[in-house]
This record gives sequence, C-alpha cells and structure tokens, in this order.
Amino acid sequence: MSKIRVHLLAKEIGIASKELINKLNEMDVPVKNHMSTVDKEDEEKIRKLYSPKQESISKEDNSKKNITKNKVDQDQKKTEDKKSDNKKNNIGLDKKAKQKNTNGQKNETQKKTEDKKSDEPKKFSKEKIETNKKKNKIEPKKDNTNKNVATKATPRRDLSKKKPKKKNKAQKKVEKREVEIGDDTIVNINLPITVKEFAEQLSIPLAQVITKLIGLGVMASQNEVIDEDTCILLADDFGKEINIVEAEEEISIEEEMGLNYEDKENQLKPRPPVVTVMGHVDHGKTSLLDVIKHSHVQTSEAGGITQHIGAYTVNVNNKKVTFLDTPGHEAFTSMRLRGAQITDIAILVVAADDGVMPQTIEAISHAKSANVPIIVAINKIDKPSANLDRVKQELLDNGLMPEDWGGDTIMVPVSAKTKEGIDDLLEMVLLEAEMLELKANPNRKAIGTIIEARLDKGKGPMATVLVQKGTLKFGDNVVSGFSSGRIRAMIDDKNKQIKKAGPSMPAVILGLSDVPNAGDLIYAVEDEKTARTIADKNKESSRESRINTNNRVSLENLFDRIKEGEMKELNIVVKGDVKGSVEALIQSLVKLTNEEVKINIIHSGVGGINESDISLASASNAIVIGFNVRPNINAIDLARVEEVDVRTYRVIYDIINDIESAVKGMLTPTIVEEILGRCEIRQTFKLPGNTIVAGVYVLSGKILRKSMVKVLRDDIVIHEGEISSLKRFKDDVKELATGYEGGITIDSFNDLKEGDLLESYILKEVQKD
Ligand SMILES: Nc1nc2c(ncn2[C@@H]2O[C@H](COP(=O)(O)OP(=O)(O)OP(=O)(O)O)[C@@H](O)[C@H]2O)c(=O)[nH]1
Repeated sequence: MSKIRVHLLAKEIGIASKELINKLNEMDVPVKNHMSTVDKEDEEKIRKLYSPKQESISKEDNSKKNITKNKVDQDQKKTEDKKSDNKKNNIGLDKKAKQKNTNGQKNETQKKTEDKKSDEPKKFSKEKIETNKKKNKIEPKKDNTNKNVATKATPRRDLSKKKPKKKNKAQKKVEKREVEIGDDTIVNINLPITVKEFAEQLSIPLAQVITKLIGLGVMASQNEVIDEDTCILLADDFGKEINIVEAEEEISIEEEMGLNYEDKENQLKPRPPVVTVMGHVDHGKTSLLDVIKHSHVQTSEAGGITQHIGAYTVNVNNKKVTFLDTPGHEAFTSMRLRGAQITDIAILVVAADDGVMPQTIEAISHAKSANVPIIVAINKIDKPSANLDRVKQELLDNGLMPEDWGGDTIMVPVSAKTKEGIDDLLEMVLLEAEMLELKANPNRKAIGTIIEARLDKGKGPMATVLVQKGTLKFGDNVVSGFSSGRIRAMIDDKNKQIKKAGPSMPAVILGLSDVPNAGDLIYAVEDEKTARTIADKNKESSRESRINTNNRVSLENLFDRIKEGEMKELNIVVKGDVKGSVEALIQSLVKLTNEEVKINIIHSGVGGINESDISLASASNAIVIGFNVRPNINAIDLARVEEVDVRTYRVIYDIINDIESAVKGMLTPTIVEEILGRCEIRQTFKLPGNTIVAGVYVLSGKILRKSMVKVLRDDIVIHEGEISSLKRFKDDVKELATGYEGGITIDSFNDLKEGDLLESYILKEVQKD
C-alpha cells in the first residue's frame, strides 16, 4: 500500500507538519517526524478530519459529552501551544533554563490535560516527551562542588548556562514531594546514559530495552548512549517513573548581572536555522557551500555577492537559512571548545563514490556529542562510480539510519557540480528547522556569539557576530570578554551597511576596544560604563580562573573528583591501529563502569590521534587513549593548550589496569614517558652489514642519543627501541636540536622509511601527590 510522508500530507491539507504529527500521535499513529510515512488508511482519516464538511458534521453532532470533550481538547490545545512555545524557547540556547523554569509550574489547564492523559493509551509524541520531561526532571541541589561534573553539557559555556532561577517555596515543595513520594519507585537517571545502564538502573532485561528501542526506530547497541527523550519514552513504555538529574553549571558575570534573562513565550518569534557543513576531506563541503551561496543569494541583495565574514544567509522559498561559512567539524568544535553552541543543524557531506571515511565518523561523533541533528548530503551523485545504497549502508553501520529505510536521518542525494538535489537539501533543512521550532525574542538587547574577529589596520577590531537573541543595533554598547565599545558601523554578509541584525543573522561590527575571541558571547548593554565594568570584571575573573587549578579530567585527578562527587562518568576517546583492537579495547573499557563512575566511549576510530580527537575530548571533558598510535604534532600542541590528558599504550592490559586503578584511586603513575622531540626521516641509507641509517630533520624539541625512540608511520607506532647511534655529519653527537639534520640508527630495527617520524623520549619517575 502506498504511503505518504508527513510533511507532504501536511502541506496538502495546509497545516504545519508539527500539528499533523501531534494529531497522528493522538490517533495512536506512531509517527516520529516530518519524514515519517503515513499509510493510506490513516491518511484518509486525516484528510476526513481536516475536510471542511467533516468539521461541520462534527459541530452539529456535538452532544453534551462532546462539548465537554471539546473543552478538554481546547484546553489541551492551549496547553500544547504553551508547551510548544516552551519547547520553542527550549531549543538550543534556552533549553535547560526553560525546562527549569517550567518545572513545577503546572497551571490548572495543564493539570487537567495531564489527568486526562493518564487515562489515555500510551503513545509516543513529542508533546508527551515534553510533559514527561517536566514531570520527570528534578533539579540538583545547588552545590558548587558539582561545577565540573563531566556531563556532555558541562564544558559548554553557552547561553544555556544561566543562573538557575531561584524557585519559590511552593515550587520547592512540589519538587520535594515528588521526589519523596517516589523514593521507592522513581529512579534517578544521570545523563548521559548507555542502553545497558538504563536497563540495569530500571531493572529491565537488556534485550527488552533493545527490542523496545528498535520499536522506537532507535538502533542502539548496549553501549551506546541514549538521550533524554529516549529515556523518557522508554521509561514510560515500561511503566517506570524516572527523574532526569542534571549537573549544576558555572555562572558568568554577565549571567550574574541578569543580562541573559529568559524571554516570555509570547515574545518569541521564529528565527532562521543556523547550519554547519561537515564531512570528510574532499567530499565537497566547500563546493556545496559555494553552490548554495551563489545560487540562493538574491541578486537584488546589495550586489548579490557574499563576502566572507564567517557566516552568510540565503533565501530558500522566502525563508532565511544561515550557514556557517567555515566547513569542517574543526570549526564546529572550536566553537564548542569555547563554549558556544550555535549550530542548529549539521549537514554531513558524504561523497557517493567514496562513502563513509574517518572524518565522516568524527563528524557524526561531534554532532552527536553536541546534540545537533544531522542531515546527510550524499554528494557527487553525478559520478558514474556513485553508489547510494553502499553509502547508506555505511552510514547505518555508523549509527545513522536512512529515513527511507525506516530510520530518522534524512539523506539527500546531491551534486555540487550539477546542482542536482541542492534545492531538496535546502528544503529538508527548512523542514528540520520547522521541527526544531527555533525561536528567539527579537525585541530585547542582543546577545550573540563572535564567529570571527580580526584587527584591521585602518578600521581597528572587526568582529563577526551571530545574533542569537534580540536585535543588535548600530550605536549599541556591547561587551565581549575583555573587549567593550559602542558599535560605530555594522556590515552584513553582502558588504552592505546595516543598522540592525536580528536573531540568527550575522553582522560584522566595528567599535570594539580589543579583538574579541571567536566563540565568546557578546552582549548589548545599557551604557558604555556597564560594558566597561563587565569587561574589567571579566579580566579579573580570567586571572582568577587561571590561578585556579584546571577543570580538566585526567587519570591523576579522576579519583579525587569522583570522591568529591564532581565526576560521575569518564568520557573517553579511543584511537587504535586496527579496528579489532579498538573494538576489543572498548569492550574492556566499558566493563570498568562501576557504581561510582560510568565509562562513556564518546568516539573511537582507527588511526593516529588528531586535532579533532583532542577538540572533541576537550569539548566533552574526555581523556584520549591511544593504542599503538600517537598524537600528531598539531594534536600534541592542542592537547597542551586544552589540557587534555592523552595516554598512549602498547598493551591493552596496561590501559585497563590504569583506568581501573584511576577509578579506584590507586593509580600509581610511577613511570611516565617524557617526550623530548620529534624528527622526520628525509632519506635512508644502507651501511655495509645492511644497517639502515635514517637521515633526519628535527621538527620539534631535541633528539637525545641516550633516549628511547618510537618509530611512527602515519601516527601509528611501528617500533619502540633504543637509539644505537646519533650523528651530525660524520661526528657522533649527544643530541640534535630543532632545525638540525643528522643520521640515526636504531637498535635492532631496520624498517625505516622516508616520511616516518621518530619520537625521542625518556622514561621518568613521577611521584603521586
Ligand atoms: N563530480 C563531482 N565533483 C565534486 C562535487 N563536489 C565537489 N567535487 C569535487 O571534489 C573535490 C573536493 O571538493 P571540495 O569542495 O574542495 O571538498 P571539501 O570537502 O571542501 O574539501 P576540504 O576543504 O579539503 O575538506 C573538488 O575537486 C571538487 O570539484 C560533485 O558534486 N561532483
């Protein structure tokens, strides 16, 4: 029987997809999103329901009972509107704060609706999730020690990091009562949680949970993390009550001053989605961004040529979409590193002839860990070697199930070369945006994020701001970190002077005192003095925080932080030389989860440790484990700056042992490797007797004659051993410094090739403090 997609049916009968989804869910038709399909029978029911004739009949037929029902329906609709408004406000920036605000504030109508609902059969609707979320969520007690709990959300310093609204006594009472009543039956769920843990905590057989998940269209293995909505749906389906417990977060000066206040629901207006394009190298990210930029910028718009300012907007069916102009998840995560979560939707570009590659998987991990929905653009379909089914299968293997295979990831075949499918892709972005119901209040003092910033010799500091709330105006007094000033010029992405920029709009501003940091928030404030005061306070607090010990998790501080209640989970990025060992390692690692600490593998892959691994670890407060692989130079630098704990091993047993000991507080970091330097093999020579001499150039640090050396090929460790000779020209030397050339032979090892890296290190004893 032929089926129709929700969004097409909604379009045909002239209602929003969201409304149709709600309606279908009310009718117990379990559709999940706008891409879900509706069978003929349900389609007809819906068409009947929305045909004018049907309405008049039902109006005439209204018995007293029906009138009462309609009243409830109306109330429910009102509640839904309210909820939907709450939800809109909850998206992205406001999510947590709004949920906190709505918690425990049920009005009469809501209560009525919920009472009504309790008699209804169970169903999976977004609305239900929202209701349950409110019902299920409890706030953690304010506890400063909790500041650094490594939840997914913790490292972010986005707008959602608000000072939690103080609850009035009545609210507190309600919450307390809810928790007390449920002491026996309500299970606290600390997010993130894996399928297995969820099953254990709710004492449900794992197989049942997995089966139920499949029923919900979620293909998750036991060690995969499930999100809050899924937990709520599952718990509901198993008839269990859960409380989602979240960690408290730190408060910025701006938040303390109440600049980031919440807007009322009725002040919120739809805003364009902000989209980031990610994917493997050469899969066509730049080409796709270019095509979109050039084909969808109206020529009437000030010359019609987009300037590179870090973001641009395009018109699609008279709706705006904002694209971040820097492709790649590095840009995406570098924003996250700085605490900004500005992307609403990620477009994952996968070349149809190449399929899923390592950076595709990284991009998926990044988007997932930031909770950003993914739309896949299967690019290069013009190529004869394009194979859509293969790509889809590979995506499925990596946790993205195509919607036409029953999953919920939209995959659009496109060609940046022929422009085929680009309009479909953009339409899907709009549909996804419609589902996300992105909203912001344009009528307030602006808050935005710095996308790019630089010093122009003539114009002074220039910063591209992506406005997130309010409207940024010419003449506004603004502050971002240490930098403050009055906006004396604003330019849009078409190089046009503008007077204002509303939510989701990018604009370059002039007038700041210093170059602000990309990723930092910018606030419009009352006057110049306030801006300066905040900038000064930011300077002070940054000094303080520099003095404070770092917040990063490491195996050394793990146990202390578990003890202090700061750490409830250990996020790990795992890299290894071959797939089999990575899988084996993951299996052993997740088994180390105990009552105190949960082990989450947030990303894994084959190959050396790269910058992306470090940035993901940093954004998610994770440690990085390398098995038979090493970080490359950029990764080493970034890890140093971001203070990410990177551990590399040659024996799986040692990894397990270290993590286990760290969890138990018995880590004995007696011997550690201290890296001295790295050199690159530029040439090889064969000596009589077949010994191979490597002609090297020292890239960083120094190479000591009396050191150990690791031989790295593509960041994979192929040998570890001692240096047997180190020469500069013909002379034996004790060391080779950066920038020098020399010759090296390695004890009992001859497999040296041009391009290999040699890493010189010594073993050092470290006292545990
Ligand atoms: N045939 C064909 N070639 C394409 C298509 N899209 C991109 N290419 C080509 O693929 C190559 C890589 O494209 P880019 O847009 O630079 O890819 P990218 O993902 O931005 O690459 P990096 O910036 O290096 O990560 C270029 O030679 C493009 O011309 C397409 O749809 N069809």
